[in-house]
Amino acid sequence: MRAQPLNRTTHPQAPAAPVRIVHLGLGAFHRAHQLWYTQHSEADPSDPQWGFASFTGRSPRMSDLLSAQDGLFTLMVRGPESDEPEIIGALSDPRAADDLRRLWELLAAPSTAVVTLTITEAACNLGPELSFDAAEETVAADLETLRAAFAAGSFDTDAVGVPASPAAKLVGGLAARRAAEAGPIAVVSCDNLSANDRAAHHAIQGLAAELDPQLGQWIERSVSFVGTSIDRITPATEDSLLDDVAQATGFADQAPVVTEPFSSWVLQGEFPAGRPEWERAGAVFVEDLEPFERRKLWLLNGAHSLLAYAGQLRGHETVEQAITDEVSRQQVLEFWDEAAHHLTTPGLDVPAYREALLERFENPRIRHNLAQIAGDGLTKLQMRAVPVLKAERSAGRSGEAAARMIAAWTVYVDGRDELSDSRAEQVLEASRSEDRIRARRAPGRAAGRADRGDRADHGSGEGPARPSPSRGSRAPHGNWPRPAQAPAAHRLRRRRLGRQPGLLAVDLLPGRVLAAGPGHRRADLRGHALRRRLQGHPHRVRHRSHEHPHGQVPTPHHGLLRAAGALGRSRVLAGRPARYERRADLGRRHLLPAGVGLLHPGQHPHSAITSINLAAGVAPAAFFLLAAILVQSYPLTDQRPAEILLDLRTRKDTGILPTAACQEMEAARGAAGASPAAAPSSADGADHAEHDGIPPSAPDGQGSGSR
Ligand SMILES: NC(=O)c1ccc[n+]([C@@H]2O[C@H](COP(=O)([O-])OP(=O)(O)OC[C@H]3O[C@@H](n4cnc5c(N)ncnc54)[C@H](O)[C@@H]3O)[C@@H](O)[C@H]2O)c1
Ligand SMILES: O=P(O)(O)OC[C@@H](O)[C@@H](O)[C@H](O)[C@H](O)CO
Repeated sequence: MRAQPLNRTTHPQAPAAPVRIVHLGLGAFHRAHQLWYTQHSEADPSDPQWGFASFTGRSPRMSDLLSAQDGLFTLMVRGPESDEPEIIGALSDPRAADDLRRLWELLAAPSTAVVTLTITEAACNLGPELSFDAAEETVAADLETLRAAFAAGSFDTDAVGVPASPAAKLVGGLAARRAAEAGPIAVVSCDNLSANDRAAHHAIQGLAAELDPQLGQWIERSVSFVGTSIDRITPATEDSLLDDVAQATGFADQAPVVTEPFSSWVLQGEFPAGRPEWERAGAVFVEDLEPFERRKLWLLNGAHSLLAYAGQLRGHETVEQAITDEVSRQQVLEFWDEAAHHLTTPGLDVPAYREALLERFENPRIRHNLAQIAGDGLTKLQMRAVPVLKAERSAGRSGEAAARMIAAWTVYVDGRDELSDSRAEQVLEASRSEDRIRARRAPGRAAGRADRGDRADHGSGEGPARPSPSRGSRAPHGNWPRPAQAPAAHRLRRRRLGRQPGLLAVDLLPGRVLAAGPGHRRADLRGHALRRRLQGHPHRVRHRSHEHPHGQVPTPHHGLLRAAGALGRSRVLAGRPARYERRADLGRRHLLPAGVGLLHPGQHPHSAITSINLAAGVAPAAFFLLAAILVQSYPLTDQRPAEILLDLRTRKDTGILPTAACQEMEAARGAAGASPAAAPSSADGADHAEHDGIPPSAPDGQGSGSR
């Protein structure tokens, strides 16, 4: 039987509800989640009250497809054994991303009560700590566009263009709402971000205040930013789904979505202009979202990212394949154990949540590609791995399983020509500059350096016995030379890196990452004293003040010393709390935020050394990348990423500071026989986003491939 077109004439769906919600990001998840919840929240399904006008993020493909279907589409709810297709009708008005006129008109209407967002993590264009940065490229361009639009008094996109970022589009619409005195409104971010309400707030408020302080103040008073934890595994649509849907429903739906039976929506915040009764569909409103958000981002998304990198390195393509591999599964369980230490809020029921997650991941009928999940690692790891690693470090444990996730990412991105990451160019450029340095390598000198490195490792005779995984594990391509034109600070850092693991310090203020080992021969007096101190001679490091008077660190060397000094002092706190408390706090403040708070007040030096070595032995490479990800003043710009990745690769390749985690991942890649399936390139990634969840090979000439 020939499938018939899907629309409100061919399907006995209720009429389209009046638009009261505006959505940005008409992708797969929006259709599987917010539209489903809204449809199921109607008291009388035959007379729906809450309709969406949903705008695509960039390309008009999805709005074109859905407009042709009067907004209807099939949600294929795919359980482990069977499918439950459902036609969703809550989308009243599908719109293209550049239809600013309609967007602003809707935002200026008092009947519009809510804005929802699924625009991906990276689309907020925010800096570290969700800070607003007016100089950021997209933000700066959008500011210019909005200024021109405001100056013109009306928005003629032909004349001034369309701002690129969702935040800028909303700011324009909110200005129109203010002018129309249409009243307050709620903005609900449904992206996998920690503190997604704050992210939306900062992105929108930052732009508005920059444009017009009064608009900024109005937004402060009139826009409620609602935080959410959202959950429903919704892979990108594959071609085969169109056939499955046609068979199951008899409709030739061009825009179906597949999702799992499970769904969850936890919200925190006010809806000053009203909202659908989402509770009817199972949504939960809470006073404190954070524990739920952490549980979901760490356990579900963290496991996803771990599987995406480590699992692909082991040759897997989907979540289900990876989670049924004993090794990958064990890595997930270990990560969950670490995360669970910090998910102690009553009511979270972590064991049951973990159990349910395993079942969800094992659903053999949901094909969730790891390559899709792997995109935007730099942003995602900040929320999925780093907080667990930091919390574990703060608790005096290694955080090995969380570090493994980062280490897996470092191996995964290494050597790629393309990367699906909003900061792909910066990471790739770093990789390339590393290659250039590699090409300049002088083998003789490199060999000599290797020898020196060995002597240094063996020769110090200092420090407690510790495993030296570097020995016998030199990479076949030997050591790397010092880059010919490296700046002094860089040379210093590289010299330090050629030592045994011992002390690792991440200095937050200038964003410098520094390391030194107990085998460091050229340590100056203070460094030497520090070494002795860490080895059990506390009296030898007498609380020298290495701090700069203003708390700024002028050079990396000083940075290291200060960081090290702070470590030393913080231990002294045990004996002389009153005297050293302030400095200990200084040390904690500087070191803990980077996850390197290995030394705690009252901790015995030996256990400190053990934990430092453990940290260095677990994944020193990860630390450096971690610092790149984490450290506020370490934006991935200029030469810095090159330096970071160079450091990273130097240690990994020479084996001078080999890392268990990186080696494990390298071995996994070796065992898989080849690089994992290429993740979507940045261009592909953009395409994927632009396709709003429809495969590039969708029919009717919508895609680039063939079915
Ligand atoms: N898919 C899931 O399982 C799932 C579950 C929970 C939360 N989420 C959240 O929803 C978001 C969207 O996921 P999806 O599966 O719908 O992806 P998708 O690729 O199907 O849709 C992404 C949407 O975001 C838009 N977009 C992407 N980058 C943008 C940019 N830079 N500026 C403006 N718009 C942009 C795209 O145009 C598209 O409309 C995710 O990033 C995630 O944060 C997804
Ligand atoms: O959508 P992303 O890219 O943020 O993350 C990929 C997956 O981890 C994610 O989509 C999950 O499937 C989802 O968060 C489940 O609710």
